[in-house]
Amino acid sequence: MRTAYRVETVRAAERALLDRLPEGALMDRAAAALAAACAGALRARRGRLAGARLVALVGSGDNGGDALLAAARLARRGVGVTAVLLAPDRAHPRGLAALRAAGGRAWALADTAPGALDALLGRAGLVLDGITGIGGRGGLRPAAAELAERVEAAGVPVVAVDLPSGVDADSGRVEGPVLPAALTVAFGALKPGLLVDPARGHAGEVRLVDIGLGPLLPAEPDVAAFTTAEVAALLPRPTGESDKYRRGVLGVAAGSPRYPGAAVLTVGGALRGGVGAVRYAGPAGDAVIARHPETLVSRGTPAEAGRVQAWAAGPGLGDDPRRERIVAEALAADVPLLLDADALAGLDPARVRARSAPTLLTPHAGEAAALLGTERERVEARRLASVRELAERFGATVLLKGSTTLIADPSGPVLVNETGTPWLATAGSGDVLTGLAGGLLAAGLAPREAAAVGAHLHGLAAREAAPPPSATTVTEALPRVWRRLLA
Ligand SMILES: NC(=O)C1=CN([C@@H]2O[C@H](COP(=O)(O)OP(=O)(O)OC[C@H]3O[C@@H](n4cnc5c(N)ncnc54)[C@H](O)[C@@H]3O)[C@@H](O)[C@H]2O)[C@@H](O)CC1
Ligand SMILES: Nc1ncnc2c1ncn2[C@@H]1O[C@H](COP(=O)(O)OP(=O)(O)O)[C@@H](O)[C@H]1O
Ligand SMILES: [K+]
Repeated sequence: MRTAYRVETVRAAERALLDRLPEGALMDRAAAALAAACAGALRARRGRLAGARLVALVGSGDNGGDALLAAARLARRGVGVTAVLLAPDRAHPRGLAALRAAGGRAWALADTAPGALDALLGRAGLVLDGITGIGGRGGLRPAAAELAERVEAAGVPVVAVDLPSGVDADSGRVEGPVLPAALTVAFGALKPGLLVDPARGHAGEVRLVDIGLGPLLPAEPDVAAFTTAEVAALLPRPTGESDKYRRGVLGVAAGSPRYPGAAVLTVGGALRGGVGAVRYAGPAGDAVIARHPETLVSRGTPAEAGRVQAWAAGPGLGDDPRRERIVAEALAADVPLLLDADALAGLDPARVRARSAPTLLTPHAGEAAALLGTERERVEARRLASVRELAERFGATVLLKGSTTLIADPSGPVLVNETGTPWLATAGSGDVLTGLAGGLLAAGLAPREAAAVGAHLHGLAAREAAPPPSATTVTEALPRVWRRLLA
């Protein structure tokens, strides 16, 4: 598991560690790792360190202290270092002294003419962003925001200290300008904002540095991500005792005369979800059979279909007059249920909470906003809070789709999928995910695992499908992903 912890938790662990270490030792560990990362980036650009130029942006907290101490180490190795101090009287005293002793220069931002700053940035091979870390509050203040904009305009690669300045560590929210990084060197633990958009999109490559915090962090993180090896271990595998019913049968209620393709895509995903069979119930049976002849099709509604181990309902139901009946029957079934797309419209939390078997909801941001009675933009700006709120309100597992896919249960860590790609923003790819995660539910995975494994495989398949992928080629790539993971 990759794990991330909230600021409050990181700070508590840091306090416990600080008590056990000599003064300054923790920051020195952080600065040593940061200097090594910067040295690597500078060498990659110009082959050698001596003569390279680095500009360190230094805020008034310990994030700036890390930047100064790392810059001092680089100055000792022949790098030409200039620190730009946002608040000279509050710059980290030991860091500033170390930089000066190593021959580095320190400029007060307020005393630096814009032209001189631009010239400095124009000569720099790298910028070290130590404006704010986990102590940053709200959007960057005006002087810091203007500095961030100038650095971005100069086009110099940025290494962020702990977090890109301007992002909210706990929520991944971004208000106003941010200094985007090519590399973020995070200390001790990832923070949720490094895994969740929009903040994640500004962090570049994220490198976690061990400063000894691990044993002092609680066992349960706030946000976690399955690795591919963990996903592989969760994949359902048939055994000698298996038959098609024991492997799990998924019922699919999707598609309508207007949207038969949604039925085809959902069944296509389901057939790659590790099930023994897929039962399709609805009006698009002919289209389904034409593409997937192994499907058991019927024209009725869920209550009229045969026995299944799970239902997936919603994609492409459109304005089918039977939509409400289909959703009501799926909700009444005593098996795990995935609801997506048109099955989410007007969904009553009480009906979901009253179910005897688990429920998995898979909204995109627009559907999540409708369920929460808010705007899509608000959901996209606060993904973590939104997915947690939905899970709590519905007493269900919720997978929130989009640039970062998140999975929440009413309690416990939120799972984030790290395999996603914007190439998935293509019509029908959500239908494939519904079938895939539904199939994993029918095969016996708990909703949280079915959702996380489904999203992981879906992202890998999109990366594997010939660019640009379509929902169909994502489906076709899934067996190759399974094969690699089962090997
Ligand atoms: N606490 C520890 O033991 C360790 C902390 N480390 C570093 O310390 C950082 C946290 O340090 P601090 O708690 O001092 O906090 P920060 O340095 O992240 O930020 C606090 C400072 O930034 C200013 N600030 C806050 N919001 C701002 C905004 N929106 N615009 C402009 N300025 C703003 C504040 O006035 C304050 O002086 C971590 O991110 C990490 O880099 C590391 O050295 C590892 C060890
Ligand atoms: N910008 C993006 N980056 C990564 N994945 C995305 C992005 N936009 C959409 N996706 C993914 O694409 C899929 C789209 O699903 P959905 O919105 O239901 O579309 P549709 O209804 O057309 O199938 C989801 O898996 C979602 O997470
Ligand atoms: K920073």
